[in-house]
Amino acid sequence: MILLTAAQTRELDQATIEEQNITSAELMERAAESFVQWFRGRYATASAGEILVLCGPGNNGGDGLAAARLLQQAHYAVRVALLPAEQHSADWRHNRQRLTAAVPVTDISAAHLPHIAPHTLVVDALFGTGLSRPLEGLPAALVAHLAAADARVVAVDIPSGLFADAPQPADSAVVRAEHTVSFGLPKLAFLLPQNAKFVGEWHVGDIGLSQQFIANAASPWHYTDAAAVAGSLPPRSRFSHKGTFGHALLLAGSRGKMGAAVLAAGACQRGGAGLLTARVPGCGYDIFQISVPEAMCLPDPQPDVISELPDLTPYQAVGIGPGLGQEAASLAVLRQLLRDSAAAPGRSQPMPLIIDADALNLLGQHRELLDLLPENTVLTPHPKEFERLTEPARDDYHRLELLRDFAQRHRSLVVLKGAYSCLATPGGELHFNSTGNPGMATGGSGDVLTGLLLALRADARLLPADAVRLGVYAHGMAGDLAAHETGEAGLIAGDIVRQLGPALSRCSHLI
Ligand SMILES: NC(=O)C1=CN([C@@H]2O[C@H](COP(=O)(O)OP(=O)(O)OC[C@H]3O[C@@H](n4cnc5c(N)ncnc54)[C@H](O)[C@@H]3O)[C@@H](O)[C@H]2O)[C@@H](O)CC1
Ligand SMILES: Nc1ncnc2c1ncn2[C@@H]1O[C@H](COP(=O)(O)OP(=O)(O)O)[C@@H](O)[C@H]1O
Ligand SMILES: [K+]
Repeated sequence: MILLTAAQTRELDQATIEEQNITSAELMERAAESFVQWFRGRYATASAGEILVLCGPGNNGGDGLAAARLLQQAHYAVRVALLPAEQHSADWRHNRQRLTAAVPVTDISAAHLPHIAPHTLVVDALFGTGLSRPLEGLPAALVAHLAAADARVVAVDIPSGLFADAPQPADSAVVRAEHTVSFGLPKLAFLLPQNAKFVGEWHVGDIGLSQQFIANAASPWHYTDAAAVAGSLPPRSRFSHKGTFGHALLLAGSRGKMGAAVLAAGACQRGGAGLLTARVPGCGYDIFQISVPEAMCLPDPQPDVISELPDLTPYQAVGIGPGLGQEAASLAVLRQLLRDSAAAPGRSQPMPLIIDADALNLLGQHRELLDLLPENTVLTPHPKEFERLTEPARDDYHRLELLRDFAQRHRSLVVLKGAYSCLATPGGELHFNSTGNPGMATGGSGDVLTGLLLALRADARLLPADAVRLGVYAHGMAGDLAAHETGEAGLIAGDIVRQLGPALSRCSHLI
């Protein structure tokens, strides 16, 4: 699924109106119906209390007026408060006229801010994607009044004051919603941590927007949903054998951090690798062999860290980093790996690499190594690791710019991990992941992702970016399946490993 700018969203509305030969008021009615359908599913009339709908002067306010009418018809107690304006949109005026006297309407002024009792349900229909500058004056005072009242806010389309696709000044007035009910497509702003306190939980209703416009729209932003990964894991042929799916090499672990190697190896096996060999420090040999009997093991001559790179000839992909440590000997291994991978003997393509955790930290300390990264190398930093590779970001939008720029400059596939993990491709696309949950914020979850990506990159049937997008999606889905069983607090990384099989199986059945 693609994500659009605010300007493209307006074009999409217009394209829908023309394509379907409907009026803009009819489209607004669909939006209001979709909002009210969600609202009715969430709040029973008996317990909702009197609902206050705050309406601005544009089409977002028009949505609010139409929603107020529909909520009243659905037997909710509703009142409306209008922000004063010199001009109103045509569809606003249309819906103002359709509002019957059964819904009380008041005008808002600085002297008459609406009374809001604590916990009142408030529908925020002040401003939507037409916001052209940060809120100030009366709208900003109203937002502060709303926050002070401790109301439960449901925002229509987007919390008022929040830009859909760009940062705003740090302390500008933005409504803090518990829920945001949007239309057609999610907005980029919903996916960024800095906006979570405004957006709350978000939902997207289908209002029949032009699929043709969406399919042809140009945007660097994508949202990886089930449809985006459908078909990217080909079925196994009846006559396949273990060589068909590639032989992966994992370099992971150090004294005290063998768990990272075990988790990554387990994930690589569950991810479908034909064969897996792990290079672990000498001290990890027994631990590894007992914990992952399916994998082969090449213990390093050093007891505590990995100090020598094995011959890469037998392998189709290499993963390095989980639990590696940052010793000089391991830095030398990383440097050798980058050199050998770029020009692997007898290969037309460079060796597929997955670089994570301490291997990323080593790259951050020795940035000259970034020039050695083979094309389509996968890097999986969390925000702190990414900062070590680049620079501190001013805000989440700036971080996305840095991410996009980094992936393009180094022709790499970079997964910035977290909620809505974002994959940046060498071509400049950003793919936000839809699966996963806060239960995955637990030590070892990232090691599991590395192992899974290693398996998928070793599988020559998958294109590099498709493999990573699928891996990130399936990892999040496995986390969701695990959380279903254990709850979020009780989830541990090994639970994600165990759910990778079911998650991949679901992905391969998607069409
Ligand atoms: N047919 C359509 O176009 C549809 C539009 N929809 C709704 O329409 C919304 C967009 O409507 P509009 O484009 O009218 O825009 P808005 O309703 O977001 O706001 C536009 C109005 O606010 C004023 N304004 C902008 N920034 C301001 C600020 N900082 N301080 C004070 N005033 C400010 C503008 O001058 C204009 O009068 C969407 O978010 C969605 O809720 C939905 O009904 C779906 C269909
Ligand atoms: N709130 C969240 N929602 C979705 N996924 C999350 C969330 N928190 C963490 N994750 C996922 O869990 C993994 C954590 O990786 P990482 O930070 O490297 O942890 P570790 O180093 O402990 O393994 C990432 O894939 C990340 O996307
Ligand atoms: K709004």
